[in-house]
Amino acid sequence: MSEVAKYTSEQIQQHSTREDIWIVVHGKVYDVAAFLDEHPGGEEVILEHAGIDATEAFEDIGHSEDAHDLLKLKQSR
Ligand code: HEM
Repeated sequence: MSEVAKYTSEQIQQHSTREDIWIVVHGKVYDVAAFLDEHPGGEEVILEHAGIDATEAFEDIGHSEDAHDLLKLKQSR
């Protein structure tokens, strides 16, 4: 069973405010509330993907290997 199957998309969508924000990247759910301020690409793009699957956006902007490593280090839910 993939990680994301632990949650329904409805449950993930509940977490879509700046104080309580989850995003899905590559089948994993990340709680990114604390990361909003730290994201080098700004908070706006993260907020736009609040509570949804951001995999395509994450890959489309061409994040560096460092960014991919950072994502892997992040604890998923
Ligand atoms: C938890 C997920 C994410 C992590 C860990 C992350 C990490 C990073 C890092 C480390 C950078 C600095 C540049 C680089 O190393 O590539 C960056 C830049 C950026 N990110 Fe993210 N990011 C995440 C999610 C997203 C999402 C969902 C978007 C939506 C489009 C996004 C859009 C951008 C943009 C536009 C930049 C600026 C690129 C530039 O200045 O060239 N990121 N991100």
